[in-house]
Amino acid sequence: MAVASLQAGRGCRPVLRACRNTLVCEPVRIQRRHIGLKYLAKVAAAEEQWQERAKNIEAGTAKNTFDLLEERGYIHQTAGPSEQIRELMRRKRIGAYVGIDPTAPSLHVGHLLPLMPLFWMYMHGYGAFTLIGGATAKVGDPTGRLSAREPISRADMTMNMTKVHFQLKKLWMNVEAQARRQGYQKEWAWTRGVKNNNSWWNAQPMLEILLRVGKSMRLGPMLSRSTVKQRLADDDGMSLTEFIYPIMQGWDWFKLLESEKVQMQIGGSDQYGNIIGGIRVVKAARASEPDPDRALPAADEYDDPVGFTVPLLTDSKGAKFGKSAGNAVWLDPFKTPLFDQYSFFVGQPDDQVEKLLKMFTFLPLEVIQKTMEEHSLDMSKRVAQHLLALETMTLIHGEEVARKVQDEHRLVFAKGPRPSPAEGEVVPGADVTDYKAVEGHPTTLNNAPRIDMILPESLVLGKSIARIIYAAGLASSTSEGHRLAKQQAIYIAAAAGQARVMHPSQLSFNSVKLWFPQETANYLIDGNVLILRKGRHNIRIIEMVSDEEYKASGQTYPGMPGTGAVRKLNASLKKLKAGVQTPQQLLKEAMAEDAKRDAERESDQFELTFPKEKGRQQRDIEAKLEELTKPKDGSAE
Ligand SMILES: Nc1ncnc2c1ncn2[C@@H]1O[C@H](COP(=O)(O)OP(=O)(O)OP(=O)(O)O)[C@@H](O)[C@H]1O
Ligand SMILES: N[C@@H](Cc1ccc(O)cc1)C(=O)O
Repeated sequence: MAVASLQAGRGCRPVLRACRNTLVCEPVRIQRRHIGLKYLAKVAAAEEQWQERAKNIEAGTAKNTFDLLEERGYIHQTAGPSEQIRELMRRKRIGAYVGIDPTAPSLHVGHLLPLMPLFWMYMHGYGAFTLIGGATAKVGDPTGRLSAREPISRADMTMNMTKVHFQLKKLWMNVEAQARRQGYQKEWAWTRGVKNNNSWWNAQPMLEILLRVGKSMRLGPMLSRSTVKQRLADDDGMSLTEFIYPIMQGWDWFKLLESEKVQMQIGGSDQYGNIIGGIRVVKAARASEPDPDRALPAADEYDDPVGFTVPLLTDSKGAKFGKSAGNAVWLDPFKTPLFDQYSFFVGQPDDQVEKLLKMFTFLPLEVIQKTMEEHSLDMSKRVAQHLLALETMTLIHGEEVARKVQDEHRLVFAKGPRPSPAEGEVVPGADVTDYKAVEGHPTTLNNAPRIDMILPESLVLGKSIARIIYAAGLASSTSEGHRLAKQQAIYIAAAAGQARVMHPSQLSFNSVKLWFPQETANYLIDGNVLILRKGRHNIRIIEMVSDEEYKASGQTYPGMPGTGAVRKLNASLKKLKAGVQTPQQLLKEAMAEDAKRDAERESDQFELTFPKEKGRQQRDIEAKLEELTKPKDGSAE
């Protein structure tokens, strides 16, 4: 067969069908491009390998990934008979997805629960996708809610999406590291991705969905959902948009099935109804494809969409950890300090820790069992909890940060449990949020500087773009900012009206030019958010606040008038003389300040270079201290 001439145009992707063992064109919506023989050979080899694996599972010499997920406690309820899902996972290299609505600026620990089985599936060769619900978040999932969600401004939504996008990227990067650590060899066919449903919803004619799925969606089952019944009984009722939210979620699934063969959806147990509803939507959409070239008929039950829910992670009172309940443990260290995140895991009760080790870590079950044996010898040492905390923090923030927090924790608790701090007391270790790149190491997503910041209106609207670039930490000086702008090496997200798709990978970015200060205002999203980018991942989300608000925040930015080194030095010396701070504290502060400035001097692609010599402020302070502490008679100590 002249496979080399096959084109992967709209509606054709060559795939070896598992059950029939023939090369067929599966309809997908991808760019027209030539498919080389090499690519086809790789597809065929991957499929052959999968079938080999399927045989081994059948013969009992390899493990079915469904069993692994069950053993680790991820399967709460299945949508579809569990035997069918098990068999499907044996036969086909299906794709799976977890969707998260960016209704907050960070993921939280509860989100890790449905993500963990997805990560495991990736490590076993399945397609794994995390979906940011940029469009669905605008409607708001009504599941389990007594009232509609508060609308989110466009600026907040953009910020949330950008932050969640980078958190997911970071998680995926750490999953790769964990897979390597656990001895999994990455293969060509492993597929993963971060998607945003904005990309189809912003271009989706309503009529198409109404015609394709609206007709088959029966009102009876939709009205019988407990959330709907409850809300309809209430005075406020329920809006049409909220009512059709499950259809939106189902349509997402269909889009992912079309493009990525995503046959499985995973969610928390509150998502069961949406997953069941989604199966109906996918089937209806598939059955109503008007273009015969793209039709995806279900050949047998192994082509049907399936799903499962994970148990809910609850607090000691049984409430779901999440945004709405207000008890979330955020993954963003600026919302929940790293120390507190670590403490959250260390604080888990003894009777839960084994279960949590299985669910939140990639440690083999034998290692968990051994740890539990050691733990039971002296529970007060909390061996299992510390392992849980270290492993989870490694997944979230990378090994280096995780070890650093563990050390801080040990240090603080070395003398017994920490007493509750008095009001205003600064507790060592409790503010371990400001993790930065370490000397000699490149900056990665795990230690990249904080991406969101505030800057005052007088700067954003009144000063040159070069100064804004410097203030945002994307250049080491205004003149470097000027040079970068001249070279068009800095990008700015397009503002309302210009950007149709608000998604980090699809935000419409223009290169910054040396424009007049008043032109910057054209790029403000919702009148107060500016997004700048240098290189591919080095992003700053800048919220413009009034000058008063900025002053009240106590923050400063590079290049801020009146924050020069001499002024700071004098202020420090004043504190020293007044006995408010010790020389050691001042020196530590100065070193931190220098390190911070160094970390801001990033090059294009997360490549930071660290000067070996001491920073200017540190040198100045040291010189002054030496002068002040020098014995007056000149004798040596
Ligand atoms: N505590 C939790 N335990 C298990 N899964 C969770 C938990 N919190 C969220 N999830 C799951 O994560 C996915 C995304 O959840 P979502 O974005 O709705 O977060 P949320 O914090 O539950 O939001 P909200 O409280 O506003 O409903 C869903 O599948 C949801 O069920
Ligand atoms: N409805 C889900 C999020 C989600 C959004 C879109 C999807 O396609 C899937 C899931 C929740 O609120 O938790």
